[in-house]
Amino acid sequence: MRPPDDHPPVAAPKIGLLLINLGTPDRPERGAVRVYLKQFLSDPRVIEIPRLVWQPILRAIILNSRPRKSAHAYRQVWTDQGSPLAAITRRQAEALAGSFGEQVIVDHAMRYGRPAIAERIDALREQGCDRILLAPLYPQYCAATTATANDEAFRHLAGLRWQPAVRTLPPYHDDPAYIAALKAQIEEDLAALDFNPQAIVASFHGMPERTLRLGDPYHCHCQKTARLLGETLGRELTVAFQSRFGRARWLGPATEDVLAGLAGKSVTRIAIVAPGFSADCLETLEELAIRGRKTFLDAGGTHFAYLPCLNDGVPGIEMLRNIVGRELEGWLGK
Ligand SMILES: C=CC1=C(C)c2cc3[nH]c(cc4nc(cc5[nH]c(cc1n2)c(C)c5CCC(=O)O)C(CCC(=O)O)=C4C)c(C)c3C=C
Ligand SMILES: [Fe+2]
Ligand SMILES: [Fe+2]
Repeated sequence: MRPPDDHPPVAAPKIGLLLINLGTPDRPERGAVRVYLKQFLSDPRVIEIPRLVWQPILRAIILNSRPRKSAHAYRQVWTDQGSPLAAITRRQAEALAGSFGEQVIVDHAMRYGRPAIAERIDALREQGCDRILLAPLYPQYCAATTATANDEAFRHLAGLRWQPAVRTLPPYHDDPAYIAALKAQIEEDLAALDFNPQAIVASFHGMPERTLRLGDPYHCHCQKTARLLGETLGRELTVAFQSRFGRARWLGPATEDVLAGLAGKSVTRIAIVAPGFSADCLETLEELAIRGRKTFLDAGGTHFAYLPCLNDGVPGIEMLRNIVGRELEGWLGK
């Protein structure tokens, strides 16, 4: 039977790969940072305080003071291509394009700000993707990052008549390909230094400590990454947690305390890495590379090196090809 003449066109089926990262303001200005922070800090996966209690605090206090301070920090790391996180995530998607043949369309989205997850899912659907792999680029699972990215995608899918089949990229904190990529990148960066660090600090984004007791595996994932990375590098890493927010107790030790403490113990030459961030961003370039350096040198350190994230470097892109390729198995060639 012939389809009716007004039947919508049916595109050849494709597979979508959607890289997802956290998101970043459009501009390093107070207004744009306020819009971004309002969306980010209104997410109940990020701030686990009852809405009725949190929203007045957010609107009356946080959004009146933090955007100015954060905009100043963003200005120090902003590039010609925009926010480092946005530029690097875009380049990661560009580097992966074509890696899995013509059948796979690679795109990227941000959980907060732009490009929005819903918009990019629609764009993939319009290009004929009836299968989509959602790939939140967080090696260590955390409800505040991995789960909320997937939630946002599923919320949008809930409104679609014709949903694509969907897979989500599992955490890869202990994946041999990830550990090997970190090792390759770190060894290359260490070899380029003009000093020999006595200690390597592995700094992960912090989380409220209660999330560990509530069953979030994030802390254990970070510890396992650091252990495996230390084993493969042949030297123990000093684990620390950065970016504390608010008054609650956070996972420790805090990176700034570790940096000052090492200098106080006559460790004068250090390197610091941030294995939990798949792309350099405000938290690595400003908090670690600028403020962390100052903390360490002010406390008596003499040599400090911030080693960049995997970003769109060869080891990082090879690793993404590897782990994404594995998740696409059974879909490719269909
Ligand atoms: C309670 C607040 C926050 C939690 C929980 C949190 C978890 C968390 N965040 C990342 C990764 C990133 N966070 C970034 C920025 C950022 N994070 C918070 C707060 C929490 N994060 C704020 C308020 C900000 C904005 C900047 C500021 O005002 O300080 C970024 C960088 C974004 C950028 O634009 O460059 C990343 C990346 C992880 C991995 C995580 C939990 C594991
Ligand atoms: Fe954060
Ligand atoms: Fe743990």
